[in-house]
Parts: sequence; C-alpha cells; structure tokens
Amino acid sequence: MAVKLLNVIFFGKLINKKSRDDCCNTLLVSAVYNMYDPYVLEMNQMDMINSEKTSAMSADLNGKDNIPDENLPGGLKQKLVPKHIAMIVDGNRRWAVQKGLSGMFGHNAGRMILMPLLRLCSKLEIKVVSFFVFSTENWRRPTEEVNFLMKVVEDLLRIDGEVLNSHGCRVSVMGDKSKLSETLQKLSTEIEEKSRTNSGTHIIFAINYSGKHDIIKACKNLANQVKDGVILPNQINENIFAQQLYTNYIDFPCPDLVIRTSGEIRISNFMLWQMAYSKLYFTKKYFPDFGEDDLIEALRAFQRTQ
Ligand SMILES: CC(C)=CCC/C(C)=C/CC/C(C)=C/COP(=O)(O)OP(=O)(O)O
Repeated sequence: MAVKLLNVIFFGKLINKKSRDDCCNTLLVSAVYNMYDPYVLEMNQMDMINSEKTSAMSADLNGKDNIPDENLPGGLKQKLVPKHIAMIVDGNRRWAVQKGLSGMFGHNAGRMILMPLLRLCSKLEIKVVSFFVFSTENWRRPTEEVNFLMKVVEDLLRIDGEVLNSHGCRVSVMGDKSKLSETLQKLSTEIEEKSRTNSGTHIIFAINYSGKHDIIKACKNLANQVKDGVILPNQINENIFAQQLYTNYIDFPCPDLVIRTSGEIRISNFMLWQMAYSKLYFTKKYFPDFGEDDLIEALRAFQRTQ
C-alpha cells in the first residue's frame, strides 16, 4: 500500500510499474534504515519539489522534428545548434554554502536542474549532452561528501535515467567503472542496456572520469597492439588513436560546445583530446542556478560565432 502511494506521489505515470516499485522500495528502505543519514534527511525536504519538477519538466522530453526557427526560444537557429554540449558542472557547494546549507547539499540541487535543461536540449534536437559528474580527483573529498555524492549519482542513474529512457533518450556512463560500487556498476549497465537503441538525445554521465586516463588507456591499448604485431608504430595516426577513446567506444561525436559554470576558467581534465576544437563558454552562475535561459544564452553565444 505504502509503495503504491509513493508510486503515485513520486512518479505518476512517468515510468513503468516495475521500475517505480524498485525506486519506491529503495526510498522506503532508505527512509527506514537511514533516518539519520544527511543525504536522506535532505532528500526528505527536497523530494517533493524534485518529483514535481521532474514530472512537469520531463513531459516534453522527446524532441520534435522540424521545429520552425520562429518557435525556438531566444532567436536560436535549428541549423546552428551544436551536436554535442559538454557541461563541466561546478559551484554546487558554493551555491549551498551561500544559502546557509552544508556544501554537499548543493549536489542534489544540481541534480534537480537536469530535467529542464535536457528538455530544452531535446527540443532543439541536440544529439549529445555530457556532464562531468564525478572526476577521478573527486575521491579526495571528505568521505561524508563522497558517500553523499555516490547516493546522488545512484538516484541520477536509477530515477532520472529511467525517466530519460522512458522519453526516448539514450543514457551512457563514461569513465573507469571498476572503482565504482557494485550497485553503481549494475545501475549503469542496466540503464545503458535498456536505453541503447533509443534515438532521442544521448546523455553521457562522466563518472570516475579523467581525460588524462582516457589518453593513457588509448596509449596502452595501442602499445599492446604494436607488441602483438596487430599494427605498426608508424601506422598510428589521429583516427587510430581516437578509436581507443571513450568517445569511440560509446560512439558519440566530440563536443562542439563546452559550458562551465561557477566562474572558473579551466577545463579540469574533462575530455582533453575531444575538446581540441570545442568552443568554450564560461558563466559565473553556480550550476544549481543555471537554468534554461542561461543555456539559451550560451547557445546564442555559440551561434553568433558559427
Ligand atoms: C548530472 C548532473 C547535472 C548532476 C549534478 C549533481 C552532481 C552529482 C554533481 C557532482 C559534480 C560536482 C562534483 C560538482 C562540482 O561542484 P563543486 O562541489 O566542485 O562545487 P564548488 O566548486 O562550489 O566547490
């Protein structure tokens, strides 16, 4: 009964029954066993807002074909939209501290703005949107924050992933999954497999990702191929090298627009090889404050230089 009630409250008809039951069971179990977990305490306050936002915002996640330019927001031109927007999500903790909250609560606030942004991307028929969610360096943060972040990431894959899948988006995880918990590995494999053939916007979550590691992985693979006589050293070129990178494994184009929030002007080890020709857009807004209007502004700046 409680599960049914939660189903209706949290998800309405957005996702299928089995997944709703899974999600609700998880929430119930968490609520009972983790009463004093800061993540759960904070989630209790924010879940209702989140679920309302998610339902409303995700109702229109499927891109529509051939939208006339006059119907696009901010004078955007359909022909000039980027194929791949990469987002360096930053400023979550500063956003929370500014509001008198514990810094880590900003990560959940960041997760909540995902749907409106993706709804706009879908409407504009942007093929790929990637998010730098968790870097290999982020393990150095305090244990309490890392644990909190991992729970946000679990919800991202379990709940948001399900909503995105049910609206025709493909969801992939990029990074070294071997260091993630079994739950996270399972969630990422499940959502990737479920959504693999979807033709809507492809959402990439970079989790335990490092651009340098991606390049080292490529070098090691090629070195082994040379050792095994599969390839000669002088046959290695940009194309062959790029075939060893995540961009090729998961099959998505290099970003043409990179957006970083929070006023930091750097790329922090995100898709180093793939950003060689990307346009970079920096905004002072903290990520949880980065709304659809800000994304439109970034796209307008991109289109002005096309
Ligand atoms: C997919 C998506 C949008 C998820 C959003 C939520 C999420 C899990 C974000 C984690 C990424 C992260 C460490 C943000 C950086 O803010 P920070 O902690 O470095 O903040 P600071 O710069 O203020 O310290």
